[in-house]
Parts: sequence; C-alpha cells; structure tokens
Amino acid sequence: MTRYGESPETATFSEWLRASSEPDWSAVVGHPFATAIIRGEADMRRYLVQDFQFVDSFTALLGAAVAAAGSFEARVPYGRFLGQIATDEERGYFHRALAALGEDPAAAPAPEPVTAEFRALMDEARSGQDYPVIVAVLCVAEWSYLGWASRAREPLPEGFLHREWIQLHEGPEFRAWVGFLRGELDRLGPGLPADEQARVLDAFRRATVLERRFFDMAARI
Ligand SMILES: Cc1ncc(CN)c(N)n1
Repeated sequence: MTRYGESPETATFSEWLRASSEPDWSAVVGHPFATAIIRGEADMRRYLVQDFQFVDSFTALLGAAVAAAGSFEARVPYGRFLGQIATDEERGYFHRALAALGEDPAAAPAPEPVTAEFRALMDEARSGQDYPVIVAVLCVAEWSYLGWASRAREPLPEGFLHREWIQLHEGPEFRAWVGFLRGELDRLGPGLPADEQARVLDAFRRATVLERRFFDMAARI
C-alpha cells in the first residue's frame, strides 16, 4: 500500500507510515540490543562511538527542520530539542559516557557502513529541504527510540551508561516531542499529492531499516 487512505481502518498518517514499515519497525522496538540496554547488560562501546557520529548529522537535520518548518510555532519545538542535544543533556551524556569507556569524543573513528548510510540519508533529507521528508526521518529516530525505551521498568539499571540513555528517550517531555513530530506528519501528510506521500513513506521506511541495522551493528560480537 503506497497511498495513504486506501485502507479505511488507517487512523493517522504517522500510524500508516509506521504500519507500512513493518516488520522492521517491530524489529527495532523489540531488538535484543535494546533489551540488553534495558537490562543494563549491553556493551555500549561500539554503539556509542558510532552514535556520536549519527548525532552530528541528526543535529544538522534538526537545523534543517527549523529552516523548513512553515511557521514560528512549528520551528520552536525543533529549536528547543536542538538546544537539549547541543548542550548539557545529550552532548554531556556522550562526553561522560565516552570518557568512562576510555574513548576520546574528539576522535573520529571510521564510521561503520550503516552509520555512513544513515548519515547519507540524513544529509540527503537536509539538503533536499523537503519538510515532510525531514520530519519523517526525525520521527523514525525519535518514535522508534521511545518505543524500545518505554519497555523499561523500574528499577532502571544502576550504571549511568544504560540508565541515562533510557531516560533520554523516555518520560513526558520526550513523549511530547514525539507527539509533536507525529502531529506534523498527521497535519501535512493527508493533503500531500500521491508522489510526495510516496517520497515521505520511502524516507520513513529507509530510516526504519537503518535503525534496525544500527542495532544489529551494535550487537555484533
Ligand atoms: C541510531 C539512532 N537512532 C535514534 C536515536 C535517537 N535520537 C539515536 N540516538 N541513534
């Protein structure tokens, strides 16, 4: 199904995108590496070293969303989240975590193939300046992470590497952020021409496959 609205039971545009990205979506949310994070058992080294490179392109993509959003009110949530990543919260976590793992945040180790592909997709969306496509890629990254992090139950792992990574992707603020991204897709998607809907779906699916492969890479022995 490549057109939204063909199925009468389809609830929202974002839900249609998610359902059209199965089985990869469920594979990300239920991935064994995510389960290992929740249990405090995941070896975070390769994952965080690679994710620090992911976050660079992700931050640039947030900047593109600020520029491409159609109104001041729509730009504000991107600006707010951009601030969180760029300042103490996420950047601070990466610096502390990489230091604890004996890694240098300033080093730029070779990207794994999936990291390079993910960065290429985000850079493509950024330079394309097509707002719904930009939102689709951001939405996959955040919504799928909310999906696995929501599986965590108290007590969270004691070690900060796992506990804080879960907390960064869960909680009322992160839920509201994901709700905003989904809301943008739900607001704009249904009125898009068929070829643009197909472009948005293609970006959403590609990002979902890359999320799955990213966890596969992290879990590799
Ligand atoms: C690969 C990946 N995807 C998503 C996220 C959540 N921002 C992340 N940090 N890394």
